Parts: sequence; structure tokens; C-alpha cells
Amino acid sequence: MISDLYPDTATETALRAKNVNVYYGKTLAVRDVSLDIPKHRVTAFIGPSGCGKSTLLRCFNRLNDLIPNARIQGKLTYQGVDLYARNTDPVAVRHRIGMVFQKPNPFPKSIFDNVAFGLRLNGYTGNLDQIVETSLRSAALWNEVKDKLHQSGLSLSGGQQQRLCIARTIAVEPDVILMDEPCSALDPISALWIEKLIHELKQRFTIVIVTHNMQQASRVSDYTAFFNVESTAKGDRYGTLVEYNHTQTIFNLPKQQATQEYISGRFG
Ligand SMILES: Nc1ncnc2c1ncn2[C@@H]1O[C@H](COP(=O)(O)OP(=O)(O)OP(=O)(O)O)[C@@H](O)[C@H]1O
Repeated sequence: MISDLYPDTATETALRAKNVNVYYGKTLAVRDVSLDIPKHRVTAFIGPSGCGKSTLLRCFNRLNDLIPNARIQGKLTYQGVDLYARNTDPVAVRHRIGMVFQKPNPFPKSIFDNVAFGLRLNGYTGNLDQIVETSLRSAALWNEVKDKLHQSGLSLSGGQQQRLCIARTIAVEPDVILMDEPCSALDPISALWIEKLIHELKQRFTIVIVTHNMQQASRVSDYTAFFNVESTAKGDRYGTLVEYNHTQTIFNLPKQQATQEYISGRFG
């Protein structure tokens, strides 16, 4: 599917949101978002707190299904397939579209078992040793852990734990990796490691990253979507997509004043 919702028509679309509203109970949290996420690129979601970046991100792998009062209107597709169709299995969706969270969350298991977890869950019968090694290599962690694969994942540093979580996500071979502020709990050096890793991973995966860090967004992403909080006359607040473009354009020549103010640090 070639996109008409972002400017690079040479790139194929992986994910599409069309007129998406998200409610928590009766409260509108995200209003009328339409955007296409290109394949094998890094797309950053930026914007002030509460503008719905994480809410929208979670729509793409149906994680909002797990929030009892969350309700989604509009259409979300992955390679043209309706993510919310009756016959779409949310477990299969999360298999194709993996997620890395803000706080590294390894299981209280060995490093090896953390990476092998999803494969075992899927009944994988092939060579686990090989996939664990490849996944740890892809997550730039192999050299640091190859001699202690049977130590607990929790014994690693925060930055290593986050790379372990990335290895765990990669092991089941998703197409898309959603990252919700993956560096915000890490020290600056570990954060740079993850950024470097993101550059490498985009050769194989489509990546969407929520970040509060403007420099990070400008360093790692090809496209940037800027969201903002708007309010109704009654004072209800909801998030909207203000501007979506090549990252270079968003940071150097944004079309909207709100984008300009946000990226120059004047609000948010
Ligand atoms: N589980 C939930 N139940 C009710 N309201 C929620 C829930 N999660 C988020 N919200 C509300 O939805 C709105 C958007 O929140 P969301 O976390 O998606 O924004 P965000 O841009 O990711 O914020 P931040 O940058 O602070 O993480 C906020 O008003 C928030 O309070």
C-alpha cells in the first residue's frame, strides 16, 4: 500500500490510522488521528504530556484491549489488514507488532529464558540456542552476556536489561517494534546505546518510538509526528495530531506554530 498520508510516496506503509478516536470511559483522550507509518523507517511520536502518544501507540498492537474502559473508533490497519476486525486475533497482532516499554521489564528468569520465552510460548521446536544468540547479537548484548546466559536477567544493569527486553522482542521475529520511551529510565550512555541499536534495527524492522527527548527524536527518527493537547469550550482536554513530516522538516521548517514552539522548548 502506498501512502497518501505522509510525504514520501516511495516508501510502503506498514501501519495506518484513519480517523482514530480513543476514549477512556466517556473521556475522549485522542481525537481524529490519521497517519501512516512507513515500513523500515523510524517514526517518532513527540508532544507534551497527556497528548495521547502512548495511547495511540498501544492501539497499534491492541494493548489498549487490556485496559477495561478503553474504546477505539476509526480504523487501524497493518499491511492493509484491519487490526480490530472480528477475526483478527490480538495475540497474533502482538506477535507481529512487538512492544518495548519505558521501564525495562525482564522476567525473573535467566537471560537465556528471557529471550527464549516467546518462542517457547509459541511452541517453537527449532534451535533455541541459535535464536537466543542471534537475538542477543542483534540487541548488541551478546558480548556482555555470552558467558552468563544462565544468570538472572534481573542481575543486569538497567541499560543491559532494556537491551535484553529488545532481544526478547526480536526473538519472535516481529515486523514492527513499538517503543514507549525506551530510554527514559536509562543513563545517558545506555540511552545512546539504544539509539545506536535503533539505527541498526530499522534495516529489519519498522520502528515507532514515543519520546520526550527532542534531541533523541531528531537523532533516531526519519519521520516525526507532533501531537498536542487541545481543549473544548467546556475545558475537556484531548490529544490531536498537529503535524507529521520528515524529521528534518519538523525540526528545521515546521509548518505549524505550535510545532515550532514545542521543538524550540517554549512549551511542554
Ligand atoms: N488507563 C487509562 N485510564 C484513563 N485515562 C487514561 C489512561 N491512560 C491514559 N489516560 C489519559 O489519556 C490521556 C493521554 O494519555 P497518554 O498517556 O496516552 O499521553 P502521553 O502523551 O503518552 O503522555 P506522557 O507523555 O505523559 O506519557 C491523558 O489525559 C491520560 O490521563
